[in-house]
Amino acid sequence: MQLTTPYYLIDKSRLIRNMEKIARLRDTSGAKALLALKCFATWSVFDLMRDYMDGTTSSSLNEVRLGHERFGGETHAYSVAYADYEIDEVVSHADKIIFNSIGQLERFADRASGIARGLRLNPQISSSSFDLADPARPFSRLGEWDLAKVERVMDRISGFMIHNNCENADFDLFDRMLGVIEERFAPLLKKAEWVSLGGGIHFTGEDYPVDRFAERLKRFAGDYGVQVYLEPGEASITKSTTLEVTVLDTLHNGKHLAIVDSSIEAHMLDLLIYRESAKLKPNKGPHRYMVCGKSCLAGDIFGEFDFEKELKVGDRISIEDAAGYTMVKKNWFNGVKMPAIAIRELDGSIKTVREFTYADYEQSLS
Ligand SMILES: Cc1ncc(COP(=O)(O)O)c(C=O)c1O
Ligand SMILES: NCCCCNCC[C@H](N)C(=O)O
Repeated sequence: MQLTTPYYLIDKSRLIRNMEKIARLRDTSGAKALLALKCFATWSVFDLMRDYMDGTTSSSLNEVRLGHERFGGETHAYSVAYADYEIDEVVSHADKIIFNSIGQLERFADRASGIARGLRLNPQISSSSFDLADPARPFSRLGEWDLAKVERVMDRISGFMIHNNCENADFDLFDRMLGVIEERFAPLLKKAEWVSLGGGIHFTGEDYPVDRFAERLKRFAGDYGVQVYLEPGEASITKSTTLEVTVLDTLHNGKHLAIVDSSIEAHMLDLLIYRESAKLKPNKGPHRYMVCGKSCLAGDIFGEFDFEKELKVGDRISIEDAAGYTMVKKNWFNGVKMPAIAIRELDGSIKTVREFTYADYEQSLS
C-alpha cells in the first residue's frame, strides 16, 4: 500500500553504507565516533546505528537524556550554557560533560565531579563558508581560546572538545587546521586524556581519503597520548533519507510551478536558512519546474528542477538528502501536516514509525 505523503523515508541499506565507513575509520584510527544528536535524533534507527558507533553527543538536557536512554554506549554532554536547574539531571545521563566556558566549568565542576569533565576550545579558525555556522566568527561564544586562562583550570578537566569543521570534505584543509590547533594548544593537549574533534568532517562522502584521515587521527592521538573522539552528524546520515511529497497544484506564472504537500520552511528548514536548493534526482528532462512548498511564505521554494514529463496533480517527488537537520528542526508553521517518519528495512519493506496528528499540533501550543 502506498503511504500518504508527506513522509521522511530513511533507507537502512543507505544508512549502513555510512555506518560501515565509520566502523572502518574507528578500527583503523582508534578514534571513537559519537552521533551528534543535534543533526539527527530519529531513535527508531538507533538499534542499527549503535552497532557501528560508540554513543552520542548532545547539545541540551533533552538530547543527553535521549542519547542515554535510546542509544546507550558513551554519552557526552555539551551545551552552550547549562542552567542551574538542569545540571544534576544532565550529569545523571552522561559519562563526560564538556563545558563551553570557564565560567560554566567553575560554576558546575563540583556537581559534575562524578564524571569526566572537559572544556570546549575555540581555535579561532574554521572551514565554514557560512557566517551563521562559523564557530570562529568574530566575538564567538563557542569555547575558550586563552591558553593561560585554560592552564589555570587544568586540575578540573581531563579533556577538550574542538568543533571547527563545517561540511568539510577537504582532507588537506582538515589536516592544516589540525596543525594550527596543535601549534596553538600543544601545552594543553599534552595534559589531556581525551580530545573530541567535533563534527563537520565529511569523511563518509565519496572519494574522501579515509586512510589518510585515519592515519592523521592516529598520529594526533599518539603524539599527545589522547583518546580521540569524532562527533559526526551529517557524515553519519548523509544520503540515507528522502522527503516524499506529492504535487497538489501546478501553475504557470512566467515559470512552471508545482506546489507540493510539504514546506521547506517547516520540513527542510536548513535549506532555507543557508539559502541552498533541495536536491532531486535525476533532475533531467525537457520540463523545468519550480517546486514550491504549501506554506504562505513567498519564498517557500525547494528549488528548480528538470523533469522527463510535465508534472500533474498527484505526481510523487522524492527530495534527496533529507536526514540531517530536518526531522530535528521540523515545525508546525502554518499548521502544515508534519511528515510521517518511515523506514525502508533491509528486505525492502517500508514501515511507518511515526505519524503526527492534529493532537500533536494542538499540544505543541496552548
Ligand atoms: C559541537 C558539535 N559537534 C558536532 C556537530 C555536528 O556537525 P555535523 O552535523 O556537521 O557533522 C556540531 C554541529 O553543530 C557541533 O556543534
Ligand atoms: N548546508 C549548509 C550548512 C549547514 C551547516 N550545518 C552544521 C551546522 C552546525 N550547527 C554547526 O554549527 O557546525
